[in-house]
Amino acid sequence: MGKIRVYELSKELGISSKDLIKHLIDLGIDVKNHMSTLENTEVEMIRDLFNVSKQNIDMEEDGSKNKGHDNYKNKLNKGTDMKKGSNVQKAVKTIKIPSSISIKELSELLGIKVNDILKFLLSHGISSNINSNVDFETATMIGAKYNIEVILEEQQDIESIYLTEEPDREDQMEPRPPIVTVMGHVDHGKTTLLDAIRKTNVTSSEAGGITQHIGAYTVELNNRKIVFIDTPGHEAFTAMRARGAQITDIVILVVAADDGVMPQTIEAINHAKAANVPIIVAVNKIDKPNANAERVKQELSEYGLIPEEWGGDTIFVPVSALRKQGINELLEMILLLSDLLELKANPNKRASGVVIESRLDKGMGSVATVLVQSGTLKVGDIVISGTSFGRVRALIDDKGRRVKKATPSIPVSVLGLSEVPNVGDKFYVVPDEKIAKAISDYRKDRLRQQQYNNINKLSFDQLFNQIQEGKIKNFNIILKGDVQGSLEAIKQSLLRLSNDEVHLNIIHDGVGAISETDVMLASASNAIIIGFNVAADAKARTLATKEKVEIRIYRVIYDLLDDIGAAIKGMLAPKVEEIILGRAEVRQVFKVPGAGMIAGSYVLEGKVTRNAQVRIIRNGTIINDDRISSLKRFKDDVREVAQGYECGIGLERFNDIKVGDILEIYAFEEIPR
Ligand SMILES: Nc1nc2c(ncn2[C@@H]2O[C@H](COP(=O)(O)OP(=O)(O)OP(=O)(O)O)[C@@H](O)[C@H]2O)c(=O)[nH]1
Repeated sequence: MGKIRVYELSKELGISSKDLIKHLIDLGIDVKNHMSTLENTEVEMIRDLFNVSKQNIDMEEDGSKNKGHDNYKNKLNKGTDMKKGSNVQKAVKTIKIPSSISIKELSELLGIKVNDILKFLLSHGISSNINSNVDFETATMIGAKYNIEVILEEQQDIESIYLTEEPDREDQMEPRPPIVTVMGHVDHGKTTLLDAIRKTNVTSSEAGGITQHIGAYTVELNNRKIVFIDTPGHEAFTAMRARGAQITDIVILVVAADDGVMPQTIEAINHAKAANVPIIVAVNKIDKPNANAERVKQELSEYGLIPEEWGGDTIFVPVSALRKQGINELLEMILLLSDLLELKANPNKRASGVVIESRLDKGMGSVATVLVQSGTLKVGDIVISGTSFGRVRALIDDKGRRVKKATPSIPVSVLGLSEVPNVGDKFYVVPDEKIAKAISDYRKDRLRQQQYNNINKLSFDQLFNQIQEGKIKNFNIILKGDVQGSLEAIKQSLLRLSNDEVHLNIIHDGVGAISETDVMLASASNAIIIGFNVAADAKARTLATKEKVEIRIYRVIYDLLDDIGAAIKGMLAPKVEEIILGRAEVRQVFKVPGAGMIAGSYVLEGKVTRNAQVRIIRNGTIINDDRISSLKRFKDDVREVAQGYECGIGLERFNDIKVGDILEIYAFEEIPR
């Protein structure tokens, strides 16, 4: 008799291939998928095992004709019925378990010997060992046998248990320094201003300290601290926000008095507004003979930044970064505004905050600059950020000095983490290293899972669905166009599309190609990017894929308005849906001159068609996405190959195909709404 495949045996036993594979792995038999072949001895062993359960159950059920797994299921169901039935004995006790539990733990909770549980399971066709996990349903059945009620404990993951911050009481809150980001058009003097601030306000106690670039620095005025993020521009600001970290309290908008409002000035205003962060305007270069501060005020008022003397509430401070004039006035205004904002935090608890810069240092290992948002970070604390964790070996401040602790808003570099954490990730202090490691493991698993599921951000379709369900009231758009004229026309028409239920917001618009900054802003604001006669540059496209931001390019205004209008009205044009056509397994790889690598494959299910899309899956992970460029049966080109046949598949770009890879063939289909 020839070898038998997993799926064949699973049919014979009446259980799913998946369940059979689980049993086989429990038994220590190495199988990869439902196509794997089994040795005769292995097949006999499994058949035996299932006969045990079959006989047992047949006896109990008076010769019922059901086979293996059905009996198992029936038996399980019978267990439930017994429990629910009227003549059931009252449960002797109740235990709480998680959704999956090891047999060892279950035996302890139930007070039943491990061996008894294993026997019980085996009699139901489940081979297991002391470390195997059983699901909730199975645990309930085991409990039922011993008259013990098993209930599900509240679902709580390790993150929510350890990283949820309890709200602070008002009396625990203390004032904290403001965190400031400087933005503005290129060459308007951001860097010069940051330098001037840094140099003018070094306190005497700090003199002598060598300033270090750690991503942020602290200055003092009237014994009060102000923290500046020292990467100027809105890119860092928005990148941070895209990761869910909003750390900036106040934006300083630098506008050169001799140049006035320029495209990046507007961009910066939009970014700050999208983040709801108040702006102080620093009118720079007032030393220049052609400086015209009034013109700057005039121009900015068109963007809603109206100076106080004109009845508005925006603070304008004239400065010369080059000559270090007006710096103290600017700092005073920052303090004034932060008093109004009542910036506070509780310093007396375990610290949490955000990573603002990170690097790998040859000597020191992972170096991460963090801003403490609440609590106090101390040397010796156990920190977790993303999947990186460790004991804080040292804290270094912006003057290069080792410090013992960092209070709210204060930037410090942290030494001692296992990996380099991501900028924008939150960090938390946890009670001990075991917990940090467990959270890190949990996150690594989740990342792998997410990679596999390829979770999407809001796509146009999802957005549409959510609008329909009434979940979304705001439709955020970033609009880029080739010329100002058409941009204005589109903007006006788009804004007219808003209705009572859905409000359309153009959070940013501008002339020029779609850039990385646009994608970041879109990601941070859950917006969709619309390009009119402009494309996205390569970097922006890569980032958009990574951040799952949708970019839509139009060449005809009507099409653009039609689509958006339809989305808002809830009548979107045909929906494009992905359909899986089939799966093939690569059995052999050969090189064909002129045609590249050809994957000799066996069609496991469905069919393979020429020109279809294909995902290359290796060990359960999608490693690439490509298109079929050639499809052959022996020497002939064919249009499609059906299940059970072998074929040669050539791919358009991917060149690293390996034996054992699974090719998932799919296509897009238009589904009318
Ligand atoms: N006259 C005058 N020149 C200034 C002043 N502030 C900056 N500059 C000059 O303007 C130029 C640009 O200044 P930066 O500080 O590099 O401008 P930036 O906004 O940081 O520019 P990017 O980093 O390129 O975006 C430099 O040549 C500065 O010396 C000022 O107050 N007065």
